[in-house]
Amino acid sequence: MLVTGLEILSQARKQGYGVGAFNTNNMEITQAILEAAEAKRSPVILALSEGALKYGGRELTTMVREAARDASVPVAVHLDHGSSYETVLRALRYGFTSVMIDKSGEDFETNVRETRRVVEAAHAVGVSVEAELGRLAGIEEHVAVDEKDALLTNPREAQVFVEQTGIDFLAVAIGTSHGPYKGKGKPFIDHARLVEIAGLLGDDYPLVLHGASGVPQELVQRFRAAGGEIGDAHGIAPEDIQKAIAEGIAKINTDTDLRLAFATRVREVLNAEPKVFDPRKILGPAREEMRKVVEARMDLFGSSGRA
Ligand SMILES: O=C(CO)COP(=O)(O)O
Ligand SMILES: O=C[C@H](O)COP(=O)(O)O
Ligand SMILES: [Zn+2]
Ligand SMILES: [Zn+2]
Repeated sequence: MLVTGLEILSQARKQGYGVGAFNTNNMEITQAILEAAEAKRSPVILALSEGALKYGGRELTTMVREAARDASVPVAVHLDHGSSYETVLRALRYGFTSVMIDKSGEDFETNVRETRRVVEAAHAVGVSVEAELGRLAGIEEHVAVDEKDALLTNPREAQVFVEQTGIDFLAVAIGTSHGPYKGKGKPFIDHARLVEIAGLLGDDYPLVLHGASGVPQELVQRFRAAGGEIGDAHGIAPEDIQKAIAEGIAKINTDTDLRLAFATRVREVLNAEPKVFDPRKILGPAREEMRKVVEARMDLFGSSGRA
């Protein structure tokens, strides 16, 4: 069933578990996510970036929304990193139930002003809003304190930002970053900062963690073994994810892990079966591989069995 982002996340925050927001770009990814959610009886968020809207167009958004509506578990259809008011309006017209406006690259006042405008439009039609404060930069342990302060979310600013904009959930920068390279070795996650932000915003306020993929080493190795090229890839440790959930994170964004599972399995199938050219025999196994990744994430986040 199609629900708002806030319906899913306020319950998650209150009950102390996390819900995955998984990026989708096509039918197989969408099915992998929803099949996992049904199998695990978990609420889930289907995230579409501007890149996804450009790639898949109206056909993609229609398919995703219909699939979400037909699901037997709560599903929100969410705009990921919307960069403008215009994109948000497009998402509202497409029937999204949650939107993100990301003006974190602008100065604080501009971020507040632009985010506020989106909140007015989205709330008028009952759609939840996420915005971001701080820079999503991979942080290593040895980075100096003032350098960290310049990049990561300032707790006091976070409080003012939420009050002035009226957003429903806030994406925080605490050391994670997008993609498969999240800092050498173990990425530094600023748990103390997260605790402070959550303390100021209150026990019920849902926070969002971007760049949260685990980048499973087993998949990285299989990708390489199948001829893929990837550097020193690292993700966020499962312990850090669970700790962050206990500290106030309710929405956990994952894209890289799905891309890695997809590309690995496609490579393996094509390598093992040079005679195959039926798209279903190539993409079907990739869908299975992604489903397993999503199911493992749902268990890790504690959302399994909550729907
Ligand atoms: O934050 C994300 C999407 O908004 C995805 O993060 P990953 O690159 O870690 O999967
Ligand atoms: O945060 C970014 C997501 O991984 C989506 O990436 P994309 O903009 O390439 O679709
Ligand atoms: Zn390494
Ligand atoms: Zn993101």
